[in-house]
Amino acid sequence: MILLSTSGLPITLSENTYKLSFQNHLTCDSEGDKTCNKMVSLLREPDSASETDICYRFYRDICFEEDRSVFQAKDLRYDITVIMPGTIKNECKKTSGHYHGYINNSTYTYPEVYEVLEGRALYILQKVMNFSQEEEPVISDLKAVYVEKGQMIIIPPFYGHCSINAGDGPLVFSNLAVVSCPLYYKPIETKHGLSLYACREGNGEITLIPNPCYNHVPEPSIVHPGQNEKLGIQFGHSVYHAFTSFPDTFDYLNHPEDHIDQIESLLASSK
Ligand SMILES: O=P(O)(O)OC[C@H]1O[C@](O)(CO)[C@@H](O)[C@@H]1O
Repeated sequence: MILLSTSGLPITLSENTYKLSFQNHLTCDSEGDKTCNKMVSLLREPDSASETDICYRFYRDICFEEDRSVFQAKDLRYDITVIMPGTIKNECKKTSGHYHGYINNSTYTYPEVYEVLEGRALYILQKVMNFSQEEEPVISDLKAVYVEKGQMIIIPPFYGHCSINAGDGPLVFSNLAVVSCPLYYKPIETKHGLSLYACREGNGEITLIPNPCYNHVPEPSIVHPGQNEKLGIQFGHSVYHAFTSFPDTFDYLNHPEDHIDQIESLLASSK
């Protein structure tokens, strides 16, 4: 058993099954999984997906009973996702990917916080302002963000995103997300995934391959995320505890308008 100490919570990961267990009255409201065959419409080589191989498991609405009212008051939820090690054919296992919908009475869509608890993540982020229209998506920015254990990122408004296991073992990450945020999957399914596929070469290196279903894929910037204490983004500090101790810090998840520059600048540091 591996204790997910980065989370600051009593959660262990089985080294055999990669399932999570919750201790000390920490509760998880629901859990589920997605097998590789359910990913067919999102893969570079769809014919290679198995019905029994799990691609990822998700655990939703994790909290201590005494913290539930804080999450409810802010309409936020803390979830954990475990992406299995390995590839489907040679594509790294990943989540489906989606866009977030518009915030009521706002010209922005919802952001979200991700925190890597174990392993190494690669997040593909593509900015598409016309995601909700049935027309060719126009990608105005493309980022490949490598996030290590203990680090976190904010998905800025308008960025379609998927999470990829870029490490050798399982990838475990948490998200702090707005419960009532609408999710758009269709525009990504129609294009057979986001605009970049992460594939393993024979030497183990990851190569980013453009998805030919998009008309124009901009050159991606390779990004290593930055920190901002005012946004509750401090590497090595648990997001769960940051939120439950200072819930107002994360008000930008429902009202990002005044924080866009700060949010975007966290993803500006390329190497
Ligand atoms: O919804 P997708 O794209 O399959 O991604 C899965 C993960 O994304 C989240 O919805 C967070 O955005 C997690 O709760 C979930 O496990």
